[in-house]
Amino acid sequence: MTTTLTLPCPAKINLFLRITGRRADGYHNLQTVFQLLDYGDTLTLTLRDDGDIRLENALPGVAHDDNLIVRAAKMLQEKSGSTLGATLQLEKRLPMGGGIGGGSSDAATTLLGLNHLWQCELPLEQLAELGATLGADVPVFVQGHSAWAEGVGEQLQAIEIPEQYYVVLRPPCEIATREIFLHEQLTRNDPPIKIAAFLGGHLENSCEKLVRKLYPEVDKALIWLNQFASAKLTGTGSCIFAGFENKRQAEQVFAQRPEQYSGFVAKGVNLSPLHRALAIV
Ligand SMILES: C[C@@](CO)(OP(=O)(O)O)[C@H](O)COP(=O)(O)OP(=O)(O)OC[C@H]1O[C@@H](n2ccc(N)nc2=O)[C@H](O)[C@@H]1O
Ligand SMILES: Nc1ncnc2c1ncn2[C@@H]1O[C@H](COP(=O)(O)OP(=O)(O)O)[C@@H](O)[C@H]1O
Repeated sequence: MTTTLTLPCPAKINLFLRITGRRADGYHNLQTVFQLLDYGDTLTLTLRDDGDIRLENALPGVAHDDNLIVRAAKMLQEKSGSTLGATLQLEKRLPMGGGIGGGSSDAATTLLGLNHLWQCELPLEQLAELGATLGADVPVFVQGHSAWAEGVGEQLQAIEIPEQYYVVLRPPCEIATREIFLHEQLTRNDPPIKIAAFLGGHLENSCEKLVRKLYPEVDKALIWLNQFASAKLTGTGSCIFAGFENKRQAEQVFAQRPEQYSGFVAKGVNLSPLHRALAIV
């Protein structure tokens, strides 16, 4: 019986983001394409038979019980009725509040990893539904495929995207998703498009104009990266990205970045590294 698993928690970028309306509960309807990346956090999950859920490394500013990893584990325990517990160790690489889905991906890896360790055998669809209550980005990480998404991001259609290398830069600021969605100047009436428009053309992120205005650091970083390739904001920011045909080109651009930008180079992948590791295809 497996008692320990070490699994990836990949990042995502939004290749574009349109906001097509606002629901009665205040959430926004979106159209986006989630591109999964081969770079992210790493989570080690070890079985405990005393039922405790213990995350060993705290994240700055996040209380133990508020961490999405702990919340996901407790939720699965409750839904599955399992009496088992887990010790969790997180190696955090993804910047927080960057629009690259780190917290959501950590939660998805927790759900899939514990589903396996505890032998709950819940199907991916049910784990995605559970995950959606933790964060709008959790379902795509549970389903494990780059996808066209609608609704609040839970209506997913797996798609194949030509694999490119991305430079992802993190300007020196953190942006709360909530702040952008609550802002009165956010564009909320993008006409809905069909998937063919994405496959055939160049689409924008509807949060970008507002984020550039509110966060001049993001504006500056976009101007810098745009010298090399078309650069965009991911999610509600603060990270930005640009795609390149090969790894060498991406690494050359990344190496020239001004020192105030952290970030990474990653390959866009259609199948999640998590699903590859668990051999769920
Ligand atoms: C818009 C995206 C695109 O990937 O942005 P990023 O967070 O990745 O930047 C995500 O769907 C975000 O997902 P996530 O970060 O999990 O958001 P949540 O925690 O569910 O929501 C945070 C807050 O943002 C607002 N919110 C979020 C998603 C949405 N479709 N409409 C909203 O209005 C709500 O006010 C909510 O309270
Ligand atoms: N495991 C986790 N990793 C990152 N953030 C977490 C985690 N658990 C809770 N959070 C909270 O969720 C917020 C959003 O985190 P994150 O997913 O990194 O950003 P984004 O939604 O912009 O991609 C963080 O600022 C933090 O307060």
